Amino acid sequence: MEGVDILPHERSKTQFDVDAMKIVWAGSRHAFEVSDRMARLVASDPAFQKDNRSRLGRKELFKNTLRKATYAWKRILELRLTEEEAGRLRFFVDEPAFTDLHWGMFVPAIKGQGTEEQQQKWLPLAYKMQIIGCYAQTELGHGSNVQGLETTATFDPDKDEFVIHSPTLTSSKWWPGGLGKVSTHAVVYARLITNGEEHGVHGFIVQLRSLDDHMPLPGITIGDIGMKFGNGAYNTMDNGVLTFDHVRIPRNQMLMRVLQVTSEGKCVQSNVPRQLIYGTMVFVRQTIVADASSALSRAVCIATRYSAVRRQFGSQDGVETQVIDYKTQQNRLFPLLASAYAFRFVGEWLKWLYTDVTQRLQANDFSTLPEAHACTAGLKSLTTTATADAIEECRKLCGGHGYLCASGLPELFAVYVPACTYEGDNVVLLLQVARFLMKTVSQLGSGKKPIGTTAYLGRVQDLMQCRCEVQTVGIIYSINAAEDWLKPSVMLEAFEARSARMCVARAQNLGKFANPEDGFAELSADLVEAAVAHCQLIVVSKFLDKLQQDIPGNGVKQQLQNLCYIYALNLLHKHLGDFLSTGCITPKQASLANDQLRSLYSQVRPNAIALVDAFNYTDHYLGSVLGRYDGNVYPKLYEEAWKDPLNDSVLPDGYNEYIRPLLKQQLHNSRL
Ligand SMILES: CCCCCCCC/C=C\CCCCCCC/C=C/C(=O)SCCNC(=O)CCNC(=O)[C@H](O)C(C)(C)COP(=O)(O)OP(=O)(O)OC[C@H]1O[C@@H](n2cnc3c(N)ncnc32)[C@H](O)[C@@H]1OP(=O)(O)O
Ligand SMILES: Cc1cc2nc3c(=O)[nH]c(=O)nc-3n(C[C@H](O)[C@H](O)[C@H](O)COP(=O)(O)OP(=O)(O)OC[C@H]3O[C@@H](n4cnc5c(N)ncnc54)[C@H](O)[C@@H]3O)c2cc1C
Repeated sequence: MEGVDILPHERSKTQFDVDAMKIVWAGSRHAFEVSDRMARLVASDPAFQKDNRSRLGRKELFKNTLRKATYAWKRILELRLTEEEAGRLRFFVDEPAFTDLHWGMFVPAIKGQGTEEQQQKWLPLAYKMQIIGCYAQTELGHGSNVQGLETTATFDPDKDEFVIHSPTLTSSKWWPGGLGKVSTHAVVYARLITNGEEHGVHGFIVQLRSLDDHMPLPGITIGDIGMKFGNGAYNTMDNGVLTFDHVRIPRNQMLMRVLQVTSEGKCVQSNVPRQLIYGTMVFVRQTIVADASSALSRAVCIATRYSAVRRQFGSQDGVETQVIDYKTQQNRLFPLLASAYAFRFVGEWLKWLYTDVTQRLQANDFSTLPEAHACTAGLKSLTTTATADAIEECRKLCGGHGYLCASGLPELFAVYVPACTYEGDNVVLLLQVARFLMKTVSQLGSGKKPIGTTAYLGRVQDLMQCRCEVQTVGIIYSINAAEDWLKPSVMLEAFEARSARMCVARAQNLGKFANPEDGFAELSADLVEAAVAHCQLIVVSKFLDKLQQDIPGNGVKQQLQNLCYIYALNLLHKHLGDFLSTGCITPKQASLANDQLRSLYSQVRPNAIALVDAFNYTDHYLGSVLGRYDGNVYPKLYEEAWKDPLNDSVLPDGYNEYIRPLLKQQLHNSRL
């Protein structure tokens, strides 16, 4: 069968309604229609062409991004796109740009931390892009430790101004995207000092460049921090360095929703918790979780289509085997496909949680903020780590051709992998989750009932009293055959018991230390494992919740069920040590789980291509010869190779200089 015939043949085997699945994936019919329209708009406009990025030098690459970002803005205005449409357009343009930080961090920082008056002044300018902003928090010396930032904002009551200053080299702002060459303004995070007293880190709106000629204002030094990992990739972004030499700004440019500074330099705390200063990060972490499913599904789409097209080794009748039919390939690929769906649904739920906490904050209800922080931090960490690893696994699943830029995977990996670091290093974020869990466990004895995602810890109090004895758990009696693993309550109980027991065991170990902080530091590696277990439980439980909803479309729910159990059973297999050592399941039950997993792979196999088609990605967005919708891989790969600049001439530059003399010399030597 020719390459172009394989995928249509695969599609003919589909056992569910792909169009209905597209709507489930998008979130709603409306979201699907918006997304589909924007994807086509971008794909059909030559201005958004992106297939030459890996061949461009830094300056060309950056200028190209400026052109695309400003053109996208022009189209947004011309077509009067809604915020939702504009967001999707930016998504399909698929090129990191200063606009991400302007809309994704600068605007949200002002909205979340500015007073009404400040919002009225700055937001209209930002919305029209009459000013362009970035988020300048991280410094050369400190990123994770926000309280350790060194930039100072000292109040001068005589002039009613703050003096922003970089006292050391390590206080230079370092990393902010959009800062290096574009931003006119920044929300700068600095230590507030009034009347000689320190009041912690706060955000300040600082103008950096002239609105007339774009030159840095007096006292300000700015530049780009240099090339980053991967050729095209994140090098479209001008991550920058910034120092201040006693730069003065008016008092009303400190973002004062959390704390007000009066003209006398007195600090007045509002009723809003201090942690709201970190609110922009919570917002962005939530968007990063939703984005993880996009990056992961893109890599999985490429690897799945290519695995169906690619044949390796013969069978008896002479037709070689499609590599997707190898159980080892399925065991590596299908859990990633399942993760893409799992992250989609947990991303939807997190968006709901974020909206809920935002509404509560507006009504002065701060009770769910710690949980929102723990969920956004933990899920950001879990999903980005898994996605970065998965993109690399997809490259390997595509064999040698996966290493070619034409596969789209090297660039995707290079653009994606910093997500494990920005918006909080993934380990640092898991430690935040661990703190939250340990606090929750320590309060169990006082009768405080945990709620939301930690409610299960309340249900295991008995378990703690019984020292986690295996007999107390229902699953031990419920799983006697492989199919028993397909009961939602059983699966949930297994993940809850594993996480609860890990948390309780860590809490008990912490209790052995005289100083809890010493204990936390000593046991931090174990604590991170408990945090991972808790976050995996959230993902599994939100996927199971999704299955409880009314899901229209022939066979759609069945496919989602298969994927949900693949996601959960694969985790169970990978973390078997946790499940066995906490006594949640027996070795026999673990073996039954594996049998069930293999059976699910067989059920997914005929639907695999349709399950990735349901992502509805255009070839433009995928940017991969291996992942083409039509499966016409080999002719196009061959064609693509000839586009390389090295093939512009038959003889390479340098032939006369290096190759010819070398060959002549060998000829001369052999004659000797
Ligand atoms: C029209 C066109 C449309 C286009 C649309 C475009 C839209 C684009 C959308 C999005 C694109 C976004 C693109 C993103 C690109 C990435 C850019 C990257 C940016 C960055 O990286 S910004 C810098 C991020 N930095 C960090 O994340 C630093 C990590 N460190 C921290 O967060 C913290 O310091 C900490 C969590 C490690 C805490 O450290 P510490 O222990 O010192 O904590 P304290 O400050 O003492 O506080 C302790 C106390 O507070 C609680 N806490 C901590 N953080 C939070 C929080 N965020 N929220 C609520 N509560 C928090 C913590 O749990 C403690 O509580 P308890 O005292 O224990 O109760
Ligand atoms: C592409 C990119 C874009 C960025 N954009 C922005 C931006 O727009 N604005 C902005 O302000 N910042 C930005 N950043 C900075 C980013 O937020 C920080 O790099 C990030 O928060 C990590 O901090 P760090 O670099 O200080 O890492 P470090 O904290 O120095 O981490 C180094 C290592 O130490 C470990 N570690 C640190 N603390 C602990 C601890 N307490 N316990 C155990 N291990 C620990 C970490 O796990 C890591 O392995 C960006 C970064 C990147 C890569």
